[in-house]
Amino acid sequence: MSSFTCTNITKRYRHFCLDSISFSMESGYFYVLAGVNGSGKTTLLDCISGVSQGFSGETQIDGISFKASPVLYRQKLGYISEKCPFFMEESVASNGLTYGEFYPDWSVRDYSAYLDRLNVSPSKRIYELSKGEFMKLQICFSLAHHPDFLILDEPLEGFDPVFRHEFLSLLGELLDQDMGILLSTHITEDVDRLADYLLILENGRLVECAPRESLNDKYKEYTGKAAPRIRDLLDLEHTNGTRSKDR
Ligand SMILES: Nc1ncnc2c1ncn2[C@@H]1O[C@H](COP(=O)(O)OP(=O)(O)OP(=O)(O)O)[C@@H](O)[C@H]1O
Repeated sequence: MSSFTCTNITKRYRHFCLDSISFSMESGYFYVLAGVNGSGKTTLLDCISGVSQGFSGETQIDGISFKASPVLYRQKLGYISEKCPFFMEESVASNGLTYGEFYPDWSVRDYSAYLDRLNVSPSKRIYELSKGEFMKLQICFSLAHHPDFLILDEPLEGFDPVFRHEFLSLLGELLDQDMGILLSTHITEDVDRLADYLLILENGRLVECAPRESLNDKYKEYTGKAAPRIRDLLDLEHTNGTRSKDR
């Protein structure tokens, strides 16, 4: 089992502050990060994945700190986002070979198998990929280096409904293999039944971080209704400013 912790992650932009975010995750569980546009999901994921460096606070995986050992830290996680750097003019296959060298557990055989499974052509150049194919390529790349945690920023947007279904069953397999998954999304319906833990960001603050079941109970307490969807929980946070600010 692996564990991830982040403590007091703070990042300031001119008009926005990600405000001292702390939470922890364990491998084998599915964490869903939800929040309205501009609430800070990408900013948070960029910080904890080691893409963004100008932040304060601490992130660790199994005691390995990003700030002290960035290379080791990055080897333990896979990050899937719109911004991940690949050589645009190079093919999917050659990007894998180039970047794979940075990961001791990289397997070219697994990379090929995942590309095949997710139907991504190894010979296409990166700039030739659609948005959905680019996300799929990153999933293949990340899984081929066997991370302990997989972090995905809005992956569902680029996927058609058929692949979304297949993607969610792949996530189920990874959870069974004891990988920890943190996924941000607007398309909450797809992950409603799967989320073990729910994190809700509101204007740069983490207003919820709790097992999904306990939020069900809390929602029932506030509204009298049972079994909310994530969308309902988001609406509840968003419309109930007093309760959020009290935290
Ligand atoms: N490079 C930047 N410079 C200045 N402000 C930024 C920068 N990147 C993000 N922001 C601001 O930080 C805030 C949070 O943005 P972020 O992209 O993290 O939100 P989000 O929850 O991921 O939004 P969305 O759901 O629309 O993708 C926004 O107000 C945005 O304008």
